Amino acid sequence: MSQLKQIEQSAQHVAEAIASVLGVEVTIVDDSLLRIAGTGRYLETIGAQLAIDSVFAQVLRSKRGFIITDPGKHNVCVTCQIRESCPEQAQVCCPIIFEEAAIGVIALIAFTAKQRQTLLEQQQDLFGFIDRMAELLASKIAEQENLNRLQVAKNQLETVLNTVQEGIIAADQFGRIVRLNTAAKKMLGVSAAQAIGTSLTSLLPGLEVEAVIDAGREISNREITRNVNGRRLHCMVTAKPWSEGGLACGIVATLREMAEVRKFVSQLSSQTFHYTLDMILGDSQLLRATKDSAAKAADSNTTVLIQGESGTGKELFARAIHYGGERKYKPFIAINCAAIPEALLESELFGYEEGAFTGARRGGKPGKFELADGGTIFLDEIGDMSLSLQAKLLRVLQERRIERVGGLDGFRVDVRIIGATHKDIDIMVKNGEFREDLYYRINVFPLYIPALRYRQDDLPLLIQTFITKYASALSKEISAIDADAFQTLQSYQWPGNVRELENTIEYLVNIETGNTISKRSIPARIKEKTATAHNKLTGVVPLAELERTAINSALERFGPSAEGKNKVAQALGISKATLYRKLKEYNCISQIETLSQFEKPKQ
Ligand SMILES: Nc1ncnc2c1ncn2[C@@H]1O[C@H](COP(=O)(O)OP(=O)(O)OP(=O)(O)O)[C@@H](O)[C@H]1O
Repeated sequence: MSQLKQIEQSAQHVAEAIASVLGVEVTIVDDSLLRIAGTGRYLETIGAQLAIDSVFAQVLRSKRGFIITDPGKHNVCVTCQIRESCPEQAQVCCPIIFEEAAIGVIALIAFTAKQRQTLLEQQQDLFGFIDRMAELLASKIAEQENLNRLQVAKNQLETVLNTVQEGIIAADQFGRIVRLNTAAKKMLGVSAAQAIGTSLTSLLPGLEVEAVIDAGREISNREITRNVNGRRLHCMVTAKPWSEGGLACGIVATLREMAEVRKFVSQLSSQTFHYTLDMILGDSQLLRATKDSAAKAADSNTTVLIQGESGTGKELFARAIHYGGERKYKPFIAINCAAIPEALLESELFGYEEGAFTGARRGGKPGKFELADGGTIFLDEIGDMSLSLQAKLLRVLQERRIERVGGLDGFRVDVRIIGATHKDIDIMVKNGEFREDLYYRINVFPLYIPALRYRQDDLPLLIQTFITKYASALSKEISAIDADAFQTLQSYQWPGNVRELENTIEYLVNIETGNTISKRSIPARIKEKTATAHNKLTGVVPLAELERTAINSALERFGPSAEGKNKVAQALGISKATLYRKLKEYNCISQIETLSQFEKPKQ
């Protein structure tokens, strides 16, 4: 569409105004020789296409105006096909110039002697007048072009605003809503008609709109919870003042649903801390059996209780179970129940409402259960939880609902629970330190992580991996450990398990000056506590040690199946019941439970 066509109404008004003032006919054509406007006998041919040899084509080409006193005889009429029968008596035409291009022609035409006389008598004045009219049309075009550009920018902006996931609301200096995007309408359950004109605080209660507008204070990441048509909206709001020329004009608030924020955080964390069973190092039969059980736990959606000594990798297993299961794209939230003072643990777990206690944050705070919604909560050191909190946890497990501290209504959460402890929870139950009913609820799928001293076959792989890891981190050329040093590490009991081993290797890589870790670098505390040292000291190997070693190697040899265990008992010449008792006695409970958690023999 030509530029003149876009302002055809204005062009027609201009044509009619000129015609009525001067009493001559007026026509306006665009740069494709289409008649855009016309008066008198031209009225009927608006929209008609003019011949390419017409006078107007010459005006467009030359960008010059003409006055034709004798139509048909003027040299611009030479090429015109109708010059012999031309009904015009005189004509004044002028190009319409926009941004240095001729975009049309405006012409005054006389069809009568009187009109001709008017044109000829006033020709000089008319040229100036018609020129100004052409300028007027050009300025209309400029205005239209600006409007078009603004419209395009507005459409683009609206598309962007309506495409973003965040809700965006703009309010004026009185806090009245003037605009909101699609996401905001959806989150707040309102239409534009319902929202526009109402106060921002009616939709976002508790937001200090005045402080933002009057004091120019910015509010960032404020949590707001409210009911929207029976649904619980929990969102994070950021509000900024909006001013023009230093004057406060209003406020722009952005809203993000907490579920989306969490999803984003969980996606980020799953990229950062994504852990799989394959990443847990170790190939001993005991660890393989543990990984097999963990894989079954990952496939199911049940509550898992992981037991094992400190540093055995309980958290790694918890992560691997989460990321190996159907909740892997949802949050994995870990909390160490022993590391948080009892008074704070409840609000950490279940969150609190605004005003729940002195110092409670505005807008309240979600608890770990809420943050883990849809995913998994890892309750590390669950054995350290107080009895009163155990009762509350039991209720969550039974009802699958949580209640924020100071909150009136509870709400549903869908959270998988994985607990872990290094304590003997059976004994705690017997001693009344851990609720029996909670124990049964938590211990649906028990998983025992064997201590490192019972899976010595894993040592070479662990040691080698840690040497490579720390040599690279510390830019050292160390790639191996000599046989003597390895023997020393192998004889050590590793009470701190893999964590202690990893720390020790890091230390050794740090202090070693050669290319291979040697025995002399090993700390005295380890050298002195090796089993060999103990044996050398006393000259005898304790019976219990011999029994433990015999049972462990038989287990390694015959495997974890029921059949394997029969063979272990047979090979050692003891009954199955004795085998189980000894495993427990020698603190081998972890293996036996891991190996047979689904098929415990009747004793
Ligand atoms: N099998 C393994 N492979 C690789 N690294 C391991 C393994 N087991 C444990 N680790 C490492 O040992 C350290 C302790 O692991 P983790 O925190 O999972 O143990 P934990 O049993 O939960 O300990 P705690 O009872 O003290 O909380 C971590 O640095 C972990 O990476």
